Amino acid sequence: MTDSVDVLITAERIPAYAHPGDAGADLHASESVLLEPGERATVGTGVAIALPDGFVAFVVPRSGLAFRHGLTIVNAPGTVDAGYRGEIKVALLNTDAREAYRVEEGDRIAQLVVMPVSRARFVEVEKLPGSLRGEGGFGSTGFGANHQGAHA
Ligand SMILES: O=c1ccn([C@H]2C[C@H](O)[C@@H](COP(=O)(O)OP(=O)(O)OP(=O)(O)O)O2)c(=O)[nH]1
Ligand SMILES: [Mg+2]
Repeated sequence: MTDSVDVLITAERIPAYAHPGDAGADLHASESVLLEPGERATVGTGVAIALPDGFVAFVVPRSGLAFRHGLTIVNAPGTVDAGYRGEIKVALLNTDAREAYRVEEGDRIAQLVVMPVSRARFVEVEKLPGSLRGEGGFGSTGFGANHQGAHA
């Protein structure tokens, strides 16, 4: 790892990176919750942080829980603002149509990715500068192996 940033924290369990080089530090559930098929619940982590100005933390799903159990985060990526001092919570959603999923206290339910972030100065203009993409979006380049756009 090249860079690190100090993040002040109060926590029942301090989030930890599983390996050197990992982008996400795992967040643990501070409570047990049963999620029925299709149900969502906001789950506590017992973690509160003070990010330095110019940083953001994203609460993102763990892929193992997603692949194996269909467990995701409704608002992924959840945005933790630098000024937020409350408990970080995870809005879990059980997307599985048949199986309930039980979160036990202490389980690693999500991961926290800390990143530098720019604040935009929104500069209002009459007309935006042109670009190759222009207004094309929402599948404008097609979905097959070949590029189907106007600039192919
Ligand atoms: O997954 C999340 C997302 C957000 N938050 C906390 C930190 C964040 O700083 C605050 C507000 O989040 P956001 O701005 O996404 O929600 P909002 O609906 O816009 O609320 P607000 O009006 O308080 O900004 O809630 C979490 O604990 N977990
Ligand atoms: Mg907000």
